[in-house]
Amino acid sequence: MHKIFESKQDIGRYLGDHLLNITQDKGDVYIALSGGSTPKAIFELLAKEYAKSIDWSKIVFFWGDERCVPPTDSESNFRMTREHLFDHVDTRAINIFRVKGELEPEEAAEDYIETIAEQVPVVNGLPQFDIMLLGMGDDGHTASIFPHQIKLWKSNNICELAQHPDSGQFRVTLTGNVINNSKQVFFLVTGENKAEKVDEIFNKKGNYKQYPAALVDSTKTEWLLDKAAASLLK
Ligand SMILES: O=C(O)[C@H](O)[C@@H](O)[C@H](O)[C@H](O)COP(=O)(O)O
Repeated sequence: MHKIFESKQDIGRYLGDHLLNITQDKGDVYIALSGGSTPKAIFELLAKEYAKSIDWSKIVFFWGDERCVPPTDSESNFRMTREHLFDHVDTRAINIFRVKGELEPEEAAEDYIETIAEQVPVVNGLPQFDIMLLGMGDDGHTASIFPHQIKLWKSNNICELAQHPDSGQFRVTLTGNVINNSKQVFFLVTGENKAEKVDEIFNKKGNYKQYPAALVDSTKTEWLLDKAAASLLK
């Protein structure tokens, strides 16, 4: 299922309303955030328009993937989230579980696996996030599972250590079993450069089988698109 929005801000409002409802309905809400640049404007909207209405202390924050860099690095998804969201809303610091990118990559992955296993409720034998936010690269990757390492999707581990295909940068990423065990997945995809992959995945054409983003369980996924990303859909 997909929805098409005028702007990232409208995507932010849609997500904000969902977070407002779910935090009113249940106890702690376990969320895995996406990284990259798309979430910035969405997190800013949440900070600006939902800081007071959402009980942020009820949300337990994780990331679907993280670059193996210190939390102060400009590449850090944690830093991006802190700057655009956490610094502006009343989260509970003890409810923020970042990948320790300052560790050696293997250690960071092991530490994050242990943290998720300790903190996230288990359903169907796997950690279950209430909400999974995902982005999609213009190569069809999601989280940090890239086409050249698509085999990582099927790993039995909670996380795997991946590498960016161009820079070789190490990243810790959730794997397909955990992503597809989420209660609700939202793909946040905007921009003209994503339109071709969106069209291929939605219409099961071209090389869609090579795209990790195409492996996300569509029965629990809503694609939140802007008009540019949806421009090739009929
Ligand atoms: O760590 C990351 O980079 C992300 O988690 C990654 O999966 C991202 O969502 C896509 O690459 C889209 O990135 P943009 O939003 O920058 O296009």
